[in-house]
Amino acid sequence: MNGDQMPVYLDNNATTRTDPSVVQAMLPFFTEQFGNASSAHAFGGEAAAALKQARRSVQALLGNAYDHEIVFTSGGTEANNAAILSALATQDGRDEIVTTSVEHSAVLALVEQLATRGVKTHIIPVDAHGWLDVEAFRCALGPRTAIASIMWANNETGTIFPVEFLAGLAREAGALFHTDAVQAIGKLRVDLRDSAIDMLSLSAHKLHGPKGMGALYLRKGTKFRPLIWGGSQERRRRGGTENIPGIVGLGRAAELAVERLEPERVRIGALRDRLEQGILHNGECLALGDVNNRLANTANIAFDHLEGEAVVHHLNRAGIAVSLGSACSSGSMVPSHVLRAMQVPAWRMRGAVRFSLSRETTVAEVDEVVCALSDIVARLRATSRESGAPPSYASQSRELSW
Ligand SMILES: Cc1ncc(COP(=O)(O)O)c(C=O)c1O
Ligand code: FES
Repeated sequence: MNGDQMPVYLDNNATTRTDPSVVQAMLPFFTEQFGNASSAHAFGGEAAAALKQARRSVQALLGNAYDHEIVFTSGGTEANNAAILSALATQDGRDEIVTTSVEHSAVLALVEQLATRGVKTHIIPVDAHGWLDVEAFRCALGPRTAIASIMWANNETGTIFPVEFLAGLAREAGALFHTDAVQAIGKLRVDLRDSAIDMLSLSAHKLHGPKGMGALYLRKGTKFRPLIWGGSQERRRRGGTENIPGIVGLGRAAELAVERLEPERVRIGALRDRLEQGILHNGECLALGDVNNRLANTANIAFDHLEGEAVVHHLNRAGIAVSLGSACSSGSMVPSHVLRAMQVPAWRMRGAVRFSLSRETTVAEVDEVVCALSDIVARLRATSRESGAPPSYASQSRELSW
């Protein structure tokens, strides 16, 4: 990091900073109010009351769902697993899954695993903008479909899928509809009251809440088979003593999201556009995904002839945190399955970097990133040209002379 400069965090699709007021709300539940919500004494009563309050806050975030429609989980991954496995176990005579090629690994890895056990899976492709092939989705639905699981917004490109419409198609086919809304919740207004969505996954750490905490929305009347068997917590839908501090943290994060979503969406969108235009202004780069239909906080930019890894590395040295494609696959050097599904050519994919903003991002930070990046990109390009060698991470990650 440069001297006394404050770090800039633009990797909010990987995780967000826990809001200080969320931390404050959680703290007493580690100390004085440490009770088990199932206990009959006063300590238990306090925990049970906090649990109820947090559930109400999550309901409000989903457009006033009913309280028994929310099942607290250990995060988005567990909620996705619970939804899909439950549908396969409860939908009599239906044993097929429909999903997309750009889901998070929290869906795709499970679906791949199920495929090895003989479950028929239909993986719907996307086009070059990341837009779903709706006709292929419609055709894949049939009398054997147990569940369609389609993400609301993509973590790498921010592309938004028309889940309400797709849920309607699934319902017509008699299948359950689940959406991984981990990236959408807190960024898009969601109202499930008149929707055909049967199940929805959310994760607290993507909306300034704690990690290891999430929820599954389960429409009233939807048959459910638990993933985690144990005690009678969560109306017997998720065994195990409730993580009261985490649940309280999610509840507070949900309240903040409801308050701040609308004004922040506009402000963040303007900042993202300022960032993107500032970067694109230097030329030889391209914004990936459907730029007219994406989350307001996300920009995925491919730098021609550069290694994304090198750009991320040099930005990190300048105190700026961004990521290469998805945080899940960065480090593994495996090309992003999302960009591959969008048929982004391999040479372009190598230069892709994801910038994701949050309500904490400021104009000064965005301007600092644009400035640092134009320097880094110019120097990396000059180095590549001098060496005449094809770009590689090894050559581009060396010290740049400043
Ligand atoms: C779209 C999407 N789904 C699921 C997850 C997993 O959520 P969690 O980290 O809470 O398990 C993530 C985050 O990594 C995500 O971006
Ligand atoms: S964006 Fe999730 S850990 Fe990957």
